[in-house]
This record gives sequence, structure tokens and C-alpha cells, in this order.
Amino acid sequence: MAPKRGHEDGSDVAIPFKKKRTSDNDDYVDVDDDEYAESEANSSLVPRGATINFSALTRKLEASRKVQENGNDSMGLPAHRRQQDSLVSHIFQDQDFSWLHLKPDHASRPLWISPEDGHIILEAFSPIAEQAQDFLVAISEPVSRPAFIHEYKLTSYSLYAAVSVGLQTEDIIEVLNRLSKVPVPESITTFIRERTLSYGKVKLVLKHNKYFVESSHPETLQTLLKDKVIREARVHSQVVDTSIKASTFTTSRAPVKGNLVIAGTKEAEKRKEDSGNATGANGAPTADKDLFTSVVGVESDEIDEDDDNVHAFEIDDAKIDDVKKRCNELEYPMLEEYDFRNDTVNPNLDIDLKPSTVIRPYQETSLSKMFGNGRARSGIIVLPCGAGKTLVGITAACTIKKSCLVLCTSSVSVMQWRQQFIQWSNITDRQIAVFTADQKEKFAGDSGIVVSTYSMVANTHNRSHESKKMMDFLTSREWGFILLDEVHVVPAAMFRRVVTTIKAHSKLGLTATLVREDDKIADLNYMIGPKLYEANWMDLAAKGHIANVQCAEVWCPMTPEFYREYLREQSRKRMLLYCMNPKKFQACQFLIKYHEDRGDKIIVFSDNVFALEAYAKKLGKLYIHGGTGQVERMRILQHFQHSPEVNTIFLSKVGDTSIDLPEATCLIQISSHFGSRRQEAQRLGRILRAKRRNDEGFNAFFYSLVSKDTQEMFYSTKRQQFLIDQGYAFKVITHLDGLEEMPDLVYRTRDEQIELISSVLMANESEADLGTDVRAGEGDLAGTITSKDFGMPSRFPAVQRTTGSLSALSGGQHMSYVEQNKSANKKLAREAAPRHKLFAKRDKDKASARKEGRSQA
Ligand SMILES: Nc1ncnc2c1ncn2[C@@H]1O[C@H](COP(=O)(O)OP(=O)(O)OP(=O)(O)O)[C@@H](O)[C@H]1O
Repeated sequence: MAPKRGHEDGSDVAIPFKKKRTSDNDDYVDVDDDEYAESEANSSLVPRGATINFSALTRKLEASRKVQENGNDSMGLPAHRRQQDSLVSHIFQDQDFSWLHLKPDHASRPLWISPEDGHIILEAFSPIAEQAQDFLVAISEPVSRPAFIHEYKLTSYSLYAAVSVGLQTEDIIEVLNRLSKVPVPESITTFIRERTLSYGKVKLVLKHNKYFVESSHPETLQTLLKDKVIREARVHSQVVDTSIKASTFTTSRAPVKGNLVIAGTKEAEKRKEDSGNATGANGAPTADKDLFTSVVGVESDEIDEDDDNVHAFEIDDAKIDDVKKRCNELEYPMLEEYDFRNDTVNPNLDIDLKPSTVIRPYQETSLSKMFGNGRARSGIIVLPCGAGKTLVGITAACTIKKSCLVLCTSSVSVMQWRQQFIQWSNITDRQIAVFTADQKEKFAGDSGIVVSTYSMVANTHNRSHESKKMMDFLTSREWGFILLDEVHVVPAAMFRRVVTTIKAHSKLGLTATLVREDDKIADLNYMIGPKLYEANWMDLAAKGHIANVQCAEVWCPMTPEFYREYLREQSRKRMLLYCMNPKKFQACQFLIKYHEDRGDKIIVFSDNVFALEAYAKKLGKLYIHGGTGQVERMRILQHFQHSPEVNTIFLSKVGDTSIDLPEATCLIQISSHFGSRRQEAQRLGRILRAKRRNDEGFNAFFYSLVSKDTQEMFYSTKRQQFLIDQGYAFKVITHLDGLEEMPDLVYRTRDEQIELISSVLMANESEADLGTDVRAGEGDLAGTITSKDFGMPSRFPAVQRTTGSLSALSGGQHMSYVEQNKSANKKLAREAAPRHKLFAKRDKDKASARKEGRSQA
């Protein structure tokens, strides 16, 4: 489903169109499983959604048993269907689904469901695709969403999330059936029923400061009460099965009744008008809505939950964790909801959005999933980089109006969150405090906001006296709301510590890239809650909320000298060699010139600080890395924002996430962190917020410069996968037209290139490390990441010094190259690992040719 990569002829340059991190004090330790991409073997061994594949596997095994027993296959499919014969059956073999008969009006129904694995294929060009997408996002995981055909997957978690936002089993099946070109296969209906049977049936609700296990299914509560742990946790003074009238219960698809989120905003007014003008909830014209209704046959508003009779029993505060765990084991995971409007014990916080703050429709939609029934559901909201997750979090805090704790990944983000709270809401300076290594503040009054980092809160060692006092402040009180930024990067253990030490009634996780190679996403489901909403990147771009980006991969051939060294080198310097490839330098110079001439503002990213400095100095540009002081950073960023003289800056990974530069319209990536899909997406996020995004025909540009025939090509392909799944197409540029004619082209001559290789070979091993911004300072998001940090054995030796010659130091670089190279060659020959026989033969041939030459001489 990935878009094809095409070749560009260069004339079309106009298309040129975010570890284990250990850092100082308050910065977190971040495990990005994406980085497993460093190991090719790992990446292929750990498929995405492994958890789900496991259940699919179990079903398959079960099915094969059934086939043997009664002639049905694992998904309950009749065995005879495999013998279905048609002229083309043999081509598709077991992927021949022609036995699933199309409905007579299939052309007007936009989707097809695979009976084998629950994958759903959606025609994104259908007039009712937008409504269908809303529904599919609620019940399934988006797998890939390019322009015309989308792929989704029904999983246990997606169905858990669907139920948690109020959808009912039979509604899911019914709507799916109406949208599907073929009758929903029995295997799928069985799967949906099985998975939704118990999920979402039990809620943990805090009402009047007492915890209740609540359900509208009395038999479920009876089942739970049969369990010893739960029975013992029950508070007997309460009347069992208290009937609680849920006054404002609605489902996710119903209009948000009594919802405080949108009240008072201009957008709310606009939406009221829109509905008055008979347009759809998404602004879709009535005609489309009618078509949806005629095909789907269910008005979205019809799916209202009839939840009049809710039964509950009270449980002991101290036993909450045991009950939660037990419910999980019994396969009745509890949804957490906070009836904040009826919480009279925790003091209210006087916070509201400023009248000038207008939230965008997708921000509102995401929040409606959280507040759909007048309570706050805990869960995760996924929005693209630059789409305004901060404001979503702030709006949620303004809705709950109770004390709020915000946790983010670095001290830079802490300051940004604080500033954004002040910018978008009426919160006063005294009501919002920060807790970082440098600042330990408490808010004034009974209620307020504290912004901190995960590591400040989770860290249990070496706390200063001040920090201890601050932690007591945080742990001794009840928080109405905890906001968790960038949830996908925080290790499970750290989350567990945070979640157990802080008593919060509701949790909201925010992220742009819910991608991990392992099953840690499952931990998030348990610790925070299900995914409540995931936006479509292309949709937001089409509506002008984020910029349209043209992505391209520029293939830069290695010069023969660099390639020879690359093949010889066994250490990290291989990476430095492909970063410092003179042809890459030239491509970078050309693209900078091209885009500066167009009036673009350009950010060049390099993870490797050695390369960063070398490029920036050679091309005469300003640069920022971990070692750049705060004052210097601000000065450079201000120049970039306001001065027409500074149109290009070079950034190390410190700029991946924490820098908000809406002026930037072009990104050039010269070195990156292995195959990290997350970093690729986060970097793209820097230009998605481009100020000029709504200019007529405006495009932002994202270039990855890749040295041809090197490992970098593999990593690059891997990195792009997440963005491709979001619908981005990467073009391949193999030739930049006009590059050769550039008057002041760098490293044009062989001598200059040889001089460059000399400097690379003389560099320290540590400087060659791609994942390390060795000069990262306190508060930087850039930490030091190595393969070892991801639990993998380091393939490279630790830092090692190489000696440069005196002649090199005195400026005779050319000579030093020869000297250095000679000795390096000897050293390599001594240390060389066993070579492939092909190369061994070539070396032998060469050696005998040399011998022959000498004897002839
Ligand atoms: N409703 C809105 N109205 C106006 N501006 C908005 C709105 N929502 C977000 N923005 C602006 O969009 C930009 C991006 O927002 P924000 O930094 O919250 O994005 P993000 O999703 O957290 O991105 P990232 O994941 O890259 O950190 C900011 O400049 C913010 O002020």
C-alpha cells in the first residue's frame, strides 16, 4: 500500500518540496523502540501489532482444529469456499475471496473487510469516505492512509477503545455491515462480539470522592463480586447496586450534550450555525450526509446509548490498584471516568479559555471523545506534529477545572507548556508553577497547575531537600487531571512510578506518533487508557491546519575515495563517511541556495555534531547543538525568525521536538538517527506549522540527503514508513539539475575531497557516533543514545583516540592524508576482520599485480 517511489530527473527540483536517553537531572530516560530499527534483524523480527497477531495466531490454531473437527476453518469459514473455482482462483490461491458475494449496490458502499485478519480496505474517494473514516478511526487502527485507498485493522485494543467511547457491539456490526460491499463475514462479527463482550462494561468512577465500580450490566457486577479480591475490596456500608441515573450519557457519535469543551468558543458558535445550515458534523454538505444515511441507514445521532440504569458498588480507596489488576485478569478492564462536575471535595480551579481562543474542529472532535458523556474519560489523543496538542490539553484542563499536573519530556517543554497555558487561558502567573531541576515552585491557593518532567516526578534517587518537599506537595494532594505529553516515548516503568505516586482522577496522554516496534503500546492502554482519537494527517493538511509538504529523498553518489574508505571502515566512522560525503555537501549547498532564492527559510538537521559543524562552517551558516549556550541559541533563533540575512540554520537533534519555528518552510536532513520513524515524523513536524501554509499553492519541502549504496539507504527507507502510512509520498531525486554549474560549488576538486576525507579519518570515534550529541547540555532533548542503550550489544568499541600527524596540525593536510592513510591502511590490514571471499580474491589479485609491477620495475 506504500506509494511507489519514482525517479526524478532533477529538472523537477521544484518538487523539492522527533531512545534511551540519559540526560541531566530533570530530563527523562526515553526508550524509543523505533531505534530497534538500527538492527535490521530486529526490525524484521518484531512486526507491528505483535499482540494482535498473537491472538490472530491463536484463532488460526483454533480454526485449524475446527476444520479437522467439522470442516470449518479458523475464522469459522466453510472449508468448501477454498475449493471455489473460478478462472482466476488459482492466481489468488488462499487470498481468493470471490466466495464473499458483493451486495447489489456495492459500488456505493465504500469498504471491504478481510475475513482472514480483520483488515479493512476503504475507498477514500467515496463520497461517504469522510463519515466512514470517522467510524473506522473509532473502531479500528489506521494502518496506512495514502490518497485513494486506506487500510485499517480491527484489533482487540481498537475495539476496546470503541467501546470505551460509548459504541455498542451491535451498532459496530450494523454500521460496518452497511458500509461494507460484502456482508460482514461471520469470523469478523464473532471477533467483534468476543472482544467487546467484556470491554467497557465496567467503569471506575470517582463520585463525591468515593470510588465506585459501575456498570449498566448488573450480571457483570455479580460476576465481579464473585471474585474474592473484589468482594473484599467492596465497602459494605453502601447499598449494593445503587441505581445511578446518568443524566447526560451520549456516545461519541452523538452531539456532545452539556459539553463544556466547546462552550464559549467561536468554533462552537460556528458549528451551531453549521448545523442550522444543515451541513454535516464535519462540515460535509447535506447531500453527502443524506447519501451516508441512505447507504448506512443510521443517523449518527441514533446511536445514543440508553444508559438509564447504572449499577454500582463502592470500593475501598486503598484497594483500587488490586481491583484494577483483578478486573484486568478477569478480562473486564475498567474504564476510568471522572465525574468532575459532581466532585465537591476537590476545590475548583478558576480557569477558562480566553475569549480570543478558538479551538479547531479536529481539536474539538478529539476532546468530544474524552468528554462525550459529561465526564472525563482517561485515554490517549493522537494528533500530527504541529497540530496543536498543547491547546487540546489546555482545553481539557479548562473543562475539568480542577488542579492539574502536566508532565513533559524536558525542561524546555516545561517552559513552553507554562507559556502556552498563559497564552491560551486566563490562568494567572501565581496559579501555575513549574517543577524542574532549576525551579521548584508551588502554586498559590487551594488549586492550581504544576508543570514538570517525567523524570523529576519518577526519579527516586538523590533528591535534594527542595525536590523532596516538592514531591510531598505533589503526592499529598488529589489531582483532578494529569496531562501526559509525548506518551509514546516514556518507558513503562517510569509511567508506572508516575501513575502510582500521583493520585489523579483522570489522565490524558498526547502523542503524534503512536509507533513502537514492541508491545509497549499495550502498557499505555492499561496505564493511561485507550486511544480516544487519531487524526488523519492528510485531512488536516487539506484543510490548511498543517502545511502541505513535498517530501524527497536525494540520492548522493559517494566519491570513489569515500566509498573505498566506507567499505574498509568497520567502526562508527562508516557513518561519518556517509554523512561527510562531498556529493552530499554539494547537494546540501545547492538546495540551500535554491530555496533561499525562492524566499524559503531553511533548517538543516544533522544528528552528528561533527558533520553539523563541518557543513555549517563550510557553507557559512549559523548552527545550534547541545553545547550551544542558551543566550547564543536565542540569538540565533531570533536572527532566523526576524532577519532577512539569516535564512538557513543548522540544528542538531536538540531541534527535533522543542523548537517552534513557524517561519521555517524547508527542511534538509543530512544525518539522522538510524531508522527512527518517530524522529522522521517529529522533524517533519517542524515545517507542518509553517506560517505561510495557507498561502495560495504553498508547499513546504522536506529533503533527506542519502549517500547512495550505503547503510543510510536502508535506514532512510525504514524511517519513511510512518510518514508513508500517513499518506506522504517520497520522491527520489537522483540528479540535481544545475548543480555542476554552481559557481562556488564546494569540494569540487579531488584534492579538496581528499583533504575532507583526511579530516574525517582523523576524527575521534565518538565524534562519528550518529546518535550522540556529545555536547548536549542540561535540558536538551538531545541525549546520548547508543545502540547499547536499547539493550543491544554495541557493535563498536568505546571511544578511541586516533593520533594525527604533526604535518596535519601544521596545515600540510594533503600530506597528512597520505601518511595517515598509509598507517591506517597498515593498521586496518592487521586488524581486518575476515573478509568475504570475493574481496579476499580481489585483494589477492591486487597484491600479485603490485608484486608483478615491482618486479617489472
Ligand atoms: N486552535 C488554534 N488556533 C490557533 N493556533 C493554534 C491552534 N492550535 C494550535 N495552534 C498553533 O499551532 C502551533 C503548533 O501547536 P503545538 O506546539 O501545540 O503543536 P504540537 O501538536 O504539540 O506539535 P509537536 O508534536 O510538534 O510538539 C503552535 O504555534 C500553536 O500556537
